[in-house]
Amino acid sequence: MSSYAVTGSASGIGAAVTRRLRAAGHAVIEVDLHDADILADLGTPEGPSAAAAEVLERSGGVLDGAVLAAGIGPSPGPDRPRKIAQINQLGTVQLLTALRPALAASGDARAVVFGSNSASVTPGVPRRVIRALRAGEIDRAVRTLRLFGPVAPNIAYAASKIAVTDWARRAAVTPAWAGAGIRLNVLAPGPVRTPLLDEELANPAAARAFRAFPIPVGGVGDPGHLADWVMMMLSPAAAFLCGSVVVVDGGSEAWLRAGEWPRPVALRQVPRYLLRYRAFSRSSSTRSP
Ligand SMILES: NC(=O)c1ccc[n+]([C@@H]2O[C@H](COP(=O)([O-])OP(=O)(O)OC[C@H]3O[C@@H](n4cnc5c(N)ncnc54)[C@H](O)[C@@H]3O)[C@@H](O)[C@H]2O)c1
Repeated sequence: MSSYAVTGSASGIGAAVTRRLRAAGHAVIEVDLHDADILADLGTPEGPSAAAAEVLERSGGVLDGAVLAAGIGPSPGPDRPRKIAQINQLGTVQLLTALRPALAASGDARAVVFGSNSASVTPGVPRRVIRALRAGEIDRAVRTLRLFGPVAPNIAYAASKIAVTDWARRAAVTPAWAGAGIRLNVLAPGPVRTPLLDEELANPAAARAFRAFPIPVGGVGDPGHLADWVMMMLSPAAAFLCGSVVVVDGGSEAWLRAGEWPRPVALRQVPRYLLRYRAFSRSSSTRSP
């Protein structure tokens, strides 16, 4: 029996993951605003550290995995961009960082952070917002987001997912994570039928935009589909998965972004790339593993 912490366990994908883990005989410590072992608001400055302290106590300081599924969507609402950034990015990073020693204590642990395909398919997310979020300067990010008027929550949502994905990829490859036997990866769902999506589509403008959104497989996902991928990312099969973004979205991202990955270069740019490659090879040969 292994021991896991799951945030956002009361609903949608987090609830489906919790059910899968319990059915497989594992111990799960649930963290959510409601209906959970640990009640915590991960969108407040003190919420993540208080929740982490309780998880550490209940787990005895050793965790085999953590699934960070708590999040809110881009629905309209007062101060929504700030809440989106606080919960989806800052709260997630703070909680997972505080749980790192318990994951390291297991010696072979997994962490799954929830991104979104919104991070790669939303046009017009300003670099200035991402930089501010990365630096933890929410006020600065929110000031810029105000320029976007009614779509500010959408831009904030994409920005929060870009920032949390960026953090996870950078952290995943460091000695503190990869070197401590923790495989940290990002799951990036497309539209999945959960209360988060229902709330978003209750907004007529969002529902209109959604009707034009391509989902090549023909419909939205089910929380169980995503839970299956989380189970894979928690399994021994993920021993060689590190800092990856696993996009599970029915083909939307491929439809919108095909041809952009890997980014091809024009022939005249090759000399510049050779120079960079040589510099990279030199620096990697002096870098410790
Ligand atoms: N459903 C989708 O279409 C979709 C698409 C892409 C990414 N995602 C991401 O998947 C994850 C799971 O979303 P879901 O669709 O299952 O949503 P959901 O609304 O069904 O579940 C989210 C859970 O997070 C909890 N939560 C929200 N704010 C919290 C807070 N401040 N503190 C603690 N818990 C809080 C909620 O109470 C809820 O139980 C989220 O990170 C979401 O951004 C969802």
